Amino acid sequence: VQAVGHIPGIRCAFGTRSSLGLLLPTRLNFFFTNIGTDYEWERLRTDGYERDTGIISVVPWLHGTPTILVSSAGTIQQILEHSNGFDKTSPDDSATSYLFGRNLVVVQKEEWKKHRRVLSPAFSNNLYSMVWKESIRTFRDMIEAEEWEKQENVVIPVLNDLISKFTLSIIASCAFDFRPAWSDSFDMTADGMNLPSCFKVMVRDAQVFALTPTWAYALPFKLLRRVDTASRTIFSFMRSQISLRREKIANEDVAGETSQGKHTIFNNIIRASTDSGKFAFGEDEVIGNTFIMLFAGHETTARTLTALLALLALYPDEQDKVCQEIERVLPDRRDPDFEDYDSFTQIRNCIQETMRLYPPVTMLIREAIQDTHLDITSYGINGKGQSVVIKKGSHLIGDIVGMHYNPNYFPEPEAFKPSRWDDDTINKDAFVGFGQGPRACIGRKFSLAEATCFIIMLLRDWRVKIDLGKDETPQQWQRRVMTGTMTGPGGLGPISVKFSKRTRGG
Ligand code: HEM
Repeated sequence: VQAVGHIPGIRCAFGTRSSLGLLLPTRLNFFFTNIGTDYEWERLRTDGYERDTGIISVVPWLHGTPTILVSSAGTIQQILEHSNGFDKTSPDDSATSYLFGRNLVVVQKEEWKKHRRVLSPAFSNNLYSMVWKESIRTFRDMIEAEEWEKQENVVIPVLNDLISKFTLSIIASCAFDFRPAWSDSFDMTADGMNLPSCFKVMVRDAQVFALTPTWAYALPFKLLRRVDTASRTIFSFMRSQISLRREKIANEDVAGETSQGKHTIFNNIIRASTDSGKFAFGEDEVIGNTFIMLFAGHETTARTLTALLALLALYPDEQDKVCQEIERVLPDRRDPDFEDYDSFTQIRNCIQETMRLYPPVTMLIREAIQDTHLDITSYGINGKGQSVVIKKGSHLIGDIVGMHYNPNYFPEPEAFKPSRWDDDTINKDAFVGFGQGPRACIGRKFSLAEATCFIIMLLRDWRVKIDLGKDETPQQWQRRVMTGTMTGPGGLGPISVKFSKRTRGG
């Protein structure tokens, strides 16, 4: 309790990231074992949030690390900006670095600077323009392969799968120059599982994947075996792509061609492995970063697009506004250019509002790397601002769900209201869907360009609808199908939709 500055909160047997605790049910009779992976959502749906303080502690008495959960904008900002006091938790405890290798998302301090320096030159307007073009090309390929043009109505039984395949294609082509035809379905992978289904396992069990420490993979649990098999298949796919790219770069160099100057994500990763000096990547880092770009670069965008289409189907007035914007910016119904991106403010508001309601990443996890003062000013314990000392080694979790549903920041937090983002008085810092501070998302613009372009291409020609259950209201459907929690298929769906061909103004 002292380690978390005596901040009041929950006392249970296991800590928030204790895998022993997560393997047990959250409650055994009246015995509170651990808070569980869906704590934020459950709390929100049952008691409402701890809005008076915006901060609580979770202190385990049997196993785990004392942790504080923060859902106050001012306090989260301090944690995310204060890189001398708080950093990511040790990469040695991370399943991504155990299964695949050290990568930009998990590394700390100087090591992080090296990874960021290698990768960030690739995130430029050249890349976003390529994302835009590839989104149009892949969309057309999809329409043709799925034979949508011949139909007036298209039923998609599991929208989540269609969108994940789309976003995986985009990251594969834009980051890795790997362009399978839509009809190929990435079937070329080993071990009887194709790439999208392996990623599906990793996504469905993302919380396990993120929270399980390395040693636990030796335990005889089916769930961990499944994650292990999926990760091995992805691993062999990446290995083959890496050796192909190495050959290509070597041949281009021999032929005196110019890929050296070409900052693409994959080129930068591979080139760092042939460099010497302090910015060189080891093999472990090549694999780790290849994986994290494939994984973080597609699933988060897929979740956002899936939720957005479901919300636009549930709120037809909002869908109308998006269609009107598309007609206004593209009166001749031409394909959009990347230069048009800034004109689609309605679509961007819709994306932001979707990410507020269904944030693909729900926790921003940090560790106190030394005893550090934390000012709890925004609400303050007992209504007063106050400073507490967080002891070295304690964990801090920026609780994105708690922030995004806090009515002090977002009035009527459960409502889908894209227009709130036009209001200049809103506290925009309370939106942390892409993180904040030096470790904020490097792929933000990548995913916004991709999602915007996909929505324009789709809603220019199609209207999206969902089938409600018998006597079900749209809000009841939303609560039933879009729980947001990590259990089930990632808290969204499976979502079944119907696309109907649009006439102009329809
Ligand atoms: C809607 C889509 C996306 C969401 C919601 C999202 C969310 C986030 C969040 C919340 C963080 C900060 C994590 C933290 O502070 O602990 C982050 C970091 C990161 N994201 Fe994204 N992301 C998205 C798309 C992408 C894409 C498309 C890529 C790559 C192409 C990507 C790559 C990364 C990387 C590498 C980091 C670590 C950055 C660093 O630590 O320097 N993300 N993302």
